[in-house]
Amino acid sequence: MSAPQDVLLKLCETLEARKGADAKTSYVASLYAKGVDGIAKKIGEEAAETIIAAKNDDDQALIRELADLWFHSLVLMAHRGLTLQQLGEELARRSGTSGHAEKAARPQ
Ligand SMILES: N=c1c2ncn([C@@H]3O[C@H](COP(=O)(O)OP(=O)(O)OP(=O)(O)O)[C@@H](O)[C@H]3O)c2ncn1[C@@H]1O[C@H](COP(=O)(O)O)[C@@H](O)[C@H]1O
Repeated sequence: MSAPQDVLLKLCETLEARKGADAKTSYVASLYAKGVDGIAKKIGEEAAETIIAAKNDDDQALIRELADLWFHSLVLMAHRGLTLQQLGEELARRSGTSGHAEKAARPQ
């Protein structure tokens, strides 16, 4: 079984590679073709499905919905030219600070 970070890195490589793919054969390419609005709509749907799953006891169902949510979020990042490196840097910047202090330091 691959380490989670390796799975994420490989998926991000695949998402980059799909930028020139045919929307008829690639789900990711079909999302890119829908643009930010279409991808964001899927993220909204997956977020709602995650909330519903969180209120039930089926852990595997919750994992599946979270995976859908993370996947579509990574598609949005790739579409906008953002990288896992940038996401990691933002989370690392917050590491070790209290969540309340992090919120207070955010640009308004
Ligand atoms: N990880 C995923 C992944 N997770 C979820 N999905 C798709 O996300 C969709 C989830 O949407 P829903 O649950 O709403 O299901 P749906 O009703 O079928 O979706 P819609 O038709 O309404 O969009 C499904 O179509 C899933 O197949 C994914 N599609 C692709 N990947 C990865 O992306 C790679 C590239 O995919 P292609 O671009 O299709 O080659 C794949 O090899 C995988 O590694």
